[in-house]
Amino acid sequence: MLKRKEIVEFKIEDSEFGGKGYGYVGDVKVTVKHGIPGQLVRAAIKKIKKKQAEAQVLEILENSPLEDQSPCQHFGNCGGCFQQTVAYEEQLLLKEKQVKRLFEEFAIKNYTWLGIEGSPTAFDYRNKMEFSFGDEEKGGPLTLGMHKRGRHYDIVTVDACLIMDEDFRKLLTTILDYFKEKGLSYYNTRRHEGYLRHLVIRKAHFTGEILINLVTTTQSQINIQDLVEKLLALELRGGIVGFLHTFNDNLADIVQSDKTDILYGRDYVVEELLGLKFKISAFSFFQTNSQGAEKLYSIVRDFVGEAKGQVVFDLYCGTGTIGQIVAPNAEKVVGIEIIEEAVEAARENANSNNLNNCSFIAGDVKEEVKKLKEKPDIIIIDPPRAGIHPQALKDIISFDAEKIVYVSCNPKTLVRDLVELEASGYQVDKAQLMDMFPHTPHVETVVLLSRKNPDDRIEIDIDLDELDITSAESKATYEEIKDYVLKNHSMKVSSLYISQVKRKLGIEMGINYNLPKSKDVRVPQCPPEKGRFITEALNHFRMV
Ligand SMILES: C[S@@+](CC[C@H](N)C(=O)[O-])C[C@H]1O[C@@H](n2cnc3c(N)ncnc32)[C@H](O)[C@@H]1O
Repeated sequence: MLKRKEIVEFKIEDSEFGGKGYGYVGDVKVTVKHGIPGQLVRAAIKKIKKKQAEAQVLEILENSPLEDQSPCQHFGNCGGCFQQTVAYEEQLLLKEKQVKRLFEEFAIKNYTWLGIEGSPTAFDYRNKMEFSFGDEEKGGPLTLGMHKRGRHYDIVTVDACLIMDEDFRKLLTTILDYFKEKGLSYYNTRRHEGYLRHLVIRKAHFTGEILINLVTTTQSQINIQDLVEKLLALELRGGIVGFLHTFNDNLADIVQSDKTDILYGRDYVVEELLGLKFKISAFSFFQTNSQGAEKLYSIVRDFVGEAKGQVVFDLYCGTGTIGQIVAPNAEKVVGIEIIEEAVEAARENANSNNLNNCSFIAGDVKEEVKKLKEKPDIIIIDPPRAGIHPQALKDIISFDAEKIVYVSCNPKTLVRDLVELEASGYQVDKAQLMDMFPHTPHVETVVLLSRKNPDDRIEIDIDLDELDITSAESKATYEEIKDYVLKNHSMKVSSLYISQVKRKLGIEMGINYNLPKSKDVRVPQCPPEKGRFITEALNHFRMV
């Protein structure tokens, strides 16, 4: 039996979405934070529970056959990218396999899988970078860049980073040199002392407009107008349209503003996508890969299809990009977004794009969606990584829209929500991946769902007391599955839920003895988490 802190050597057999790699030591599945299939690693066990362990890689003993030299000089030191050693085509295959497997684990079936689209460019693709000030080792010179791999408090200067374009590199170097010369201190996140916090650069790829936002505390007061002049004098491919100075005295190590001064120009850039213009302010969400965004939004527009005379909801709409891209084909678009600044930009964008059939609501989807009186024909949903709030999902389902297009940056929460949607009368028609983030473990997934034909739906209400769970199925098997889930996940599951999962997986086809005796009762549906554990148990018993 493995023990905590034990050093093990094993081969990474495969990887999961998010970049986790796993392999086996005896019959224990050992997972590491980042792993490429084929690598031989030496790792220290951090946690172990039953037959599952987590470990930290100490050394890569042998590279994977998928790997080659990384073209970036910061690779391995910088925590930003983790699979630059893998050829881009192979990265795409890995991502596709990881997401496809999640769909299978959650028993999403009978849909068309359209594969993965790559980013138009694998390098120079980022239109926004958020750098931190710090040092690479205690007491070392000032650095400006990304967190060092595996060391949150150390910052690596990434002046040759290849996923951002040349202008970012020039600006970073000039700004770092300026503050080194001034001898200014960085903000120490443990002691809460110091001045320089972050540098955020946005460059609209298609218009070349650049916005720079320097984030500091108020612990020094220096005039940085000469820095602005220095930057304006640089020869860049694009053009600086604004320089902002944001003050942030909050303890949390994230970019936020107590106050923002405009030291030069304006506080936004304009990007052009698919023939429309979008104003992007300093703190609004915007896809970080503009060329990739054109491809992503084209997929969404395709999935939406013909929308003449139809009402479209664009939920979690950011600056209203998706809604406006489908608006010319629709009767009306209603967007909801929590960041007010983004909503204002969405309204302005719609105006300047001459779209008078779009309206935008500022607020939480969970609160706002239930206030909407109108019935949508099509709902587009593009939530943050956490997915859709369960209450919001219920309200979205209750609109009974004909079509739902779900855009997700986190397939783990996506499949959770898809299970709920499928249990509530929708079917997954097709799914496509779009890689917006080469060399990182992330990927976007677009899914088209349509309302099931009423003939395909069986609506029964059920009272738990009425359940006859003395099924004709093998009781031992049901009991074993229950025991497995209880032991491994401390959760009780019912025979009804096990039966539902087995049916979804196509391993229980006959009469359902777990149905209620009464025909007028609603059947409780297996919650996604329990569904996952039951599927795991079925896998464990080799029933799938
Ligand atoms: C993945 S982004 C999508 C933005 C937009 N669809 C786009 O492509 O640019 C998610 C957006 O949801 C917003 N958001 C996060 N939580 C929200 C909530 N509870 N209600 C409404 N909007 C929310 C974020 O501010 C962000 O703009």
